[in-house]
Formats: sequence, structure tokens, C-alpha cells
Amino acid sequence: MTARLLPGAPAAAALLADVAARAARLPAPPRLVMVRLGDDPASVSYVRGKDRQARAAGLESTVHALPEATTQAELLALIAGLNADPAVNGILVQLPLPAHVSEQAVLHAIDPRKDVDGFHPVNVGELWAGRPALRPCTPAGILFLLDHYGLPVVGQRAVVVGRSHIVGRPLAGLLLNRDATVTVAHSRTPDLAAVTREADLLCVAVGQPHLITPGMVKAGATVIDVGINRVPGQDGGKAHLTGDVDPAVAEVAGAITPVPGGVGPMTIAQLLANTVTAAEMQAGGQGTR
Ligand SMILES: NC(=O)C1=CN([C@@H]2O[C@H](COP(=O)(O)OP(=O)(O)OC[C@H]3O[C@@H](n4cnc5c(N)ncnc54)[C@H](OP(=O)(O)O)[C@@H]3O)[C@@H](O)[C@H]2O)C=CC1
Ligand SMILES: Nc1nc(=O)c2c([nH]1)NC[C@@H]1CN(c3ccc(C(=O)N[C@@H](CCC(=O)O)C(=O)O)cc3)C=[N+]21
Repeated sequence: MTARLLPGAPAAAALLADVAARAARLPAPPRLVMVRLGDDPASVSYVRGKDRQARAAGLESTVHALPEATTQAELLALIAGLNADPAVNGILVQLPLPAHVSEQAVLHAIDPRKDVDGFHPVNVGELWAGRPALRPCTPAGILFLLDHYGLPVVGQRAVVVGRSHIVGRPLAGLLLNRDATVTVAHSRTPDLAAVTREADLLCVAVGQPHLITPGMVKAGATVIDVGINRVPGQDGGKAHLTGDVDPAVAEVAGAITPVPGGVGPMTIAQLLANTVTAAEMQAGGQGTR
């Protein structure tokens, strides 16, 4: 059997159509402001992609590209200004930050109502309490993708490999809120294969190329590959992106997301959806999901 492929593009297009329709109903186009420090090529490229897609969806987007040497106090002052500006609906500070800036201090400083990454402790708490709030983009995008393809979540044995604050933990929370039975595995999990083989729904967010091999996957399972690993080309060929899941897993799984072109596009679409949700909330509507 070869697994059904789950490309992100059609699901992202469906989400973006909804984003554009909701944005058009607001009194003014929602405004997203992104901040990045330094010139890490991956960060530059991600922020550029988000900026371009935001404009394409009818949102306003501003990027503050600050020098690597920006102090924490300067960054906090910028965030305070954005928090106070009623024309700004969503604020994203691209991670990772340089070592001299405390990620925690920055994430705590963003107004939770403008926190389109869903990383502020208030939004983290609301997620784990199962209450509406802004949700982290990659996990929320994964749930949208599963729903788009009609894949079940309720009652599924879900295994999340990875427990980061940006993917693994919030994904586990969202799956739990949707009535999956959730296990979270990590680098200290003994016999990872025994755990992953239990999964009907296996989500992998580790950052190790091809960590998950066919023998670690239950026949027919749905496999969500979050990993984005840049591997050097062979014999001077071009570098390319590959996931945390060995492509041979497609011979065992029932359905699988590609890398690139799987979860990545969902993350960006969900960021724009969160920006519209934030604008709706600030306009006094309900709008959290
Ligand atoms: N497609 C998308 O939109 C996005 C993709 N990514 C990609 O997803 C991957 C993960 O990102 P992120 O969550 O930020 O990564 P982190 O490095 O923050 O976390 C990695 C997690 O994997 C665990 N881990 C490491 N090695 C193993 C192992 N051998 N077995 C089991 N668990 C292991 C770690 O465990 P421990 O906690 O014990 O150290 C940790 O919890 C990366 O490739 C990243 O580029 C990230 C964000 C968005
Ligand atoms: N505050 C903050 N919020 C984030 O959401 C955030 C962050 N910081 N720091 C880095 C990670 C990573 N991340 C990705 C988003 C899109 C793709 C994506 O679109 N990937 C394409 C490929 C892109 C390429 O070609 O490089 C794909 O998978 O098809 C990947 C990774 C968001 N992150």
C-alpha cells in the first residue's frame, strides 16, 4: 500500500479563502507587524514569505528588520509601542532571538490579544484549559489540514514526538481538546519505536532528518511530518529540504504529509487566520477559534 499524500497547498488555499472573506467584512484591513533581529537566512526567508502572503490575502503587513545588536530594552520599547497602537492587530517576533535577548521577556511583553503566535502564557493557559484564544500557528494549521482531508481525531491514539513550546506541546493540547488520546514523546523516551507504533495519528516535530523509519509506524496510520531539515546536496548538488520522516514510511502509512509543501504552508495560512481573528476580537466581535 502507498499512503495517500496530504499536500498543504489545497488546505491552505481553503483557509486563506476564509481569511480573505473575513478580512473583507472588517471595517479596515487587519494589520500584521513582524519583527526580526539579525540576518539568519531562514528567518529572513520565512518572514518574507509571510509578508508576501499576508498582502496577497488582503491584509496589511509591516516588517521591522532590526540589527542583530538591538538590545532587549529597545525591542521591548518597540513592542510596547505596537501594543498601544490601535491600528496594529497582530504582532509576531520571529524566533530564535539572539542570545542577549530573553525570549521569555519578549513573549511575555506582547499583548495577548495581539499575540498571533499564541506563545504568551495567557494564551498557553487558555489552550490547556480548553478555552477559546489565539492558538499557535503550526499546531492549529495541522488540525485544519486533518479536518480538510476528513481524517479523524476524536478517539484516535495520537503520538506527538517533540515537546517544544512552539510545536509539540501546543499540538498535544489541541489534540487533547479534540478528544484524541495523546502521548508526548521526546529525547528521553526509551524505546521510541514501541511508542510510535501505537499511533493511529503520528505527529513528528523533532528536527532530525528521517528519524522515523517504516518499522516505527503502524500500518495505515496518518503521519504528520513537521520537520524542516536542510540537507547538503551530494557531489556539489543543491541543498534541499527534508522532513523528520523517512519517505519510505509512505509504504506503511495510510496518509502522510510531504516536506516541503505539507505543514509549512499551513503554518503561514494559520498566522493570517490568527491575525484576522485578533482583528475581529479587537473590533468587539467573538472571533476566537
Ligand atoms: N513546518 C513548520 O511550519 C514548522 C517546522 N518546524 C520544524 O520542526 C522541527 C522541530 O521544531 P521545534 O519543535 O521548534 O524543535 P525543538 O528543537 O525546539 O524541539 C525538538 C524536540 O524534539 C525532541 N527530540 C530531539 N531528538 C529526539 C529524538 N532522537 N527522539 C525523540 N525526540 C527527540 C526534543 O526533546 P527534548 O525536549 O527532550 O530535548 C524536543 O522536544 C524542526 O525541524 C523545525 O524546523 C518548526 C516550526 C514550524
Ligand atoms: N515567532 C515565530 N513563529 C513561527 O511560527 C516560527 C518562528 N518564530 N520561527 C521559525 C519557525 C519555523 N516556521 C516555519 C514556517 C513556515 C515554513 C514553510 O513555509 N516551509 C515551506 C518551505 C520553505 C522553504 O522553502 O524554506 C514548506 O514546508 O513547504 C517553515 C517553517 C515558523 N516558525
